[in-house]
Amino acid sequence: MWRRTTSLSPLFSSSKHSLLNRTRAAYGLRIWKMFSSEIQNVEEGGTSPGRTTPFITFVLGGPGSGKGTQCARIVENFGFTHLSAGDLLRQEISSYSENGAMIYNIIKDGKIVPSEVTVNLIQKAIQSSENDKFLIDGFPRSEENRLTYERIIGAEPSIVLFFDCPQEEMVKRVLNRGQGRVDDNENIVKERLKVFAALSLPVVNYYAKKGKLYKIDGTGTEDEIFERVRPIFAT
Ligand SMILES: Nc1ncnc2c1ncn2[C@@H]1O[C@H](COP(=O)(O)OP(=O)(O)O)[C@@H](O)[C@H]1O
Ligand SMILES: Nc1ccn([C@@H]2O[C@H](COP(=O)(O)OP(=O)(O)O)[C@@H](O)[C@H]2O)c(=O)n1
Ligand SMILES: [Mg+2]
Repeated sequence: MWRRTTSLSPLFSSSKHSLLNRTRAAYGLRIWKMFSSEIQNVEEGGTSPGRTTPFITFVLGGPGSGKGTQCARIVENFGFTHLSAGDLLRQEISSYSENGAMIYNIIKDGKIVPSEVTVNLIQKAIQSSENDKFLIDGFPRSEENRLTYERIIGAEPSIVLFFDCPQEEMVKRVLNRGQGRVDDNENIVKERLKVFAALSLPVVNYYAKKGKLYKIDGTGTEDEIFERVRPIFAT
């Protein structure tokens, strides 16, 4: 049911072109048209001419599964723009925006922020980027997140990565993260793991059924994990 990096589909493994180009070719202008018309509605000024079909990768996995770490490696090696939903929400808190206090209260309890708030932040970040390759990390974290993204932005992700990691390992990593995050403590990590199992795993299953999911073993060193990720993006 899962796609694995070791068993890329023949369509993907036989071509000399990168997955990025192959997927763009497969989805072609259809997605970009949907995507750009949504952006036009919001900007009222249209999209910049000459932009190509965006390649959107959702990056899923429990807290501490290594999403952010591997996204940094993908950015370095393949030129993606990394949009972490959690970072975008934390920026709202630290900039004392209108929704900052509400977001803080939800994050500190390990719950999920109302989808429209998160999707609007993602949409703004995509619009303000010149890039056409995005890693959207920690999103969608629920079916409601996913449906709201589809309603507001409209474009399907090209592929979805899922870092699969045992709970004990995720807990250990989160408690050693050392970034001073309000939600990186034993009680809240337990709550986040529950939220992940109840609300996020259904999203993982949804993309598995659609044939878009790459399940990656999230154990081992950062280098070992990246060598599992690399073939997904490399030529
Ligand atoms: N393979 C790994 N082995 C050990 N520690 C790791 C590994 N990958 C990431 N980490 C560390 O674990 C913590 C959580 O990683 P992070 O990338 O922030 O995960 P996520 O974004 O999924 O919550 C960070 O402190 C990171 O440096
Ligand atoms: N799509 C999202 C992503 C994050 N969040 C909130 O932000 C918190 C931190 O998300 P994160 O992606 O930075 O967390 P990690 O998985 O990286 O540990 C989550 O526990 C949620 O409270 C959310 O509500 N909706
Ligand atoms: Mg993260």
